Amino acid sequence: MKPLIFSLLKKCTKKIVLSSKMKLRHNITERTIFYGSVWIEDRTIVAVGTDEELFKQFQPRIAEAETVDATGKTVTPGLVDPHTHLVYAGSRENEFAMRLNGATYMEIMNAGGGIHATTKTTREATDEELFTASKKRLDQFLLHGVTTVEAKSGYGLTLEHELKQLIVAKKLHETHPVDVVRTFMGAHAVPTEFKDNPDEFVRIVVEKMIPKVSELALAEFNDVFCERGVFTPEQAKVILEAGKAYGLTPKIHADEIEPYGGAELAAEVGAISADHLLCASDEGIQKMAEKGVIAVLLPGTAFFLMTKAANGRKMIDAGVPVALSTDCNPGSSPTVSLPFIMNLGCLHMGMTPEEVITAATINAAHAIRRGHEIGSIEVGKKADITIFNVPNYMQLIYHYGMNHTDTVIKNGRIVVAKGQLCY
Ligand SMILES: N=CN[C@@H](CCC(=O)O)C(=O)O
Ligand SMILES: [Zn+2]
Repeated sequence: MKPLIFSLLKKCTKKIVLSSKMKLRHNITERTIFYGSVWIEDRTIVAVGTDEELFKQFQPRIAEAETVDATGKTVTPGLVDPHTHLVYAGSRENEFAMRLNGATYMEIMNAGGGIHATTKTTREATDEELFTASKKRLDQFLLHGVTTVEAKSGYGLTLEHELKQLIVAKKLHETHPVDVVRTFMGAHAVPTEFKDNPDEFVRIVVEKMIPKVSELALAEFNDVFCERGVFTPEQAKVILEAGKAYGLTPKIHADEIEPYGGAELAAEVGAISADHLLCASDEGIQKMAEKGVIAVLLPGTAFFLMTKAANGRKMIDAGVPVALSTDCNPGSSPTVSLPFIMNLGCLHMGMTPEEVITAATINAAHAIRRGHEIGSIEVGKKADITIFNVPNYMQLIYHYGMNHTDTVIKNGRIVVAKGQLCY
C-alpha cells in the first residue's frame, strides 16, 4: 500500500471552521478555533481541533507528518468564486476610459462594444492563446487564496466558439490546481449578426447549442443575461427550461441594470443562484428566499461601473443565502481579488466580516453545488485551505487592497508558499 502523506498545520492563532450545515444559516460563523490544527491525509481533512487535541490524537505520528507552521496567521477554507467569466481573450481598458467620460456600460454594448468586443477577440484567439491568457488569470486567483472557481462561456456566441471556451475551461480544470466548474452561457448577448432577429438566436441556443454542450458534458449550469436590450424574461425562461431538459441547472444574470423580473424568474425556474441583483424587487427577493435560491452578489461590478451595490443586508435579513464573487470579466469587473470583494461586501452591502467570509466559502460552494465537499474545514471534506498572513480574520477584510495570501493547500498539496506559486 502506498504510504500516506501527512500534513499538520500547527499553532494557528485562528482558524475559522464553517460547517456545511450552514447552507441557509448564512449569517453566522459557527466556530473559530484559536491555536488550532488540521490533520490532512492525501487529499482529505482527517481531523480538526485545537493544537492540544490533535497533538494528543496524532502524537505518535507527528514525526512522519509534513508540518506547515501557521503561527500568528489566519487559516480559512480555500476561497470559492462562484461567478467568473475566466476564459476570454483581449482587454477593454478603452471602454474604461469611455465610461470615465460619461458613457454607460449598456451604451457601449449597444454600440457594438462591451461583450461584443470581447466576443470578437475571443473568437479570433487560437485555442492556445485562449488557454494561456485564462491560465494566467487562474494563477492570479490562486495567488489570492481561491481554490475553486466557476467559469462561464459566453464570449463565443456560436456553437463552435462556445465549445472552444468550454473546452479551454475543461483543460484548465484538468491541468491546473484550481478546480474549474463550467457554466454554459451562450445567451450572454444577442450577437450583432442576430440583432434584428433575437428569437432566431434563442432558437439556436435552445436547439443547437444546449443539446451539444450537454452531449459533450461540457457544463453543469446554464446561465442567461436577462436584462432589457439583451434577453427578456420570456426568452430567458425558454433558454433555462431547455437547459433543464438537458440536465443543465439554471443560473441567471438578474436585475443588474434595472428591475426586470430576473429574481422572480430565478425562483420560478428553480435556479440554483441568481446573480447581480442590484435592482431586484422586494417581491423577487421574497420569492428567492422561499425557494432557497442563492444570491451571488458582485459588489466589484457595482464599484467598477460606479453604481449602487446590491442590498446584501436586506437579502440576508429576508432569509436569502448570500454568496460573493468577483464576476471576473474584462468589462464590468476586471479583478481576481475575492478578498477585495469581501471588503466591498462589508463597506457597500452592509454585511459583517463573518457574513462575507461565509459568503466567499461555504455559501459560494453551495452556489455551484459543491457544498458537500468544499467551502469549510471539516472532517471528510477536500483539504482546500488558505492561510492568510494576518493575525485575525478582521484584518483580512480591514487591510483592503492588499494580497495577504501566504500559503494555499489544494487537495492536500501545497500550491502557494510564502505568497508564490509552487505547484
Ligand atoms: N452583465 C453581463 N455579463 C458580465 C459582463 C461581461 C462583459 O462586460 O464582458 C457581468 O456579469 O457583469
Ligand atoms: Zn457575469
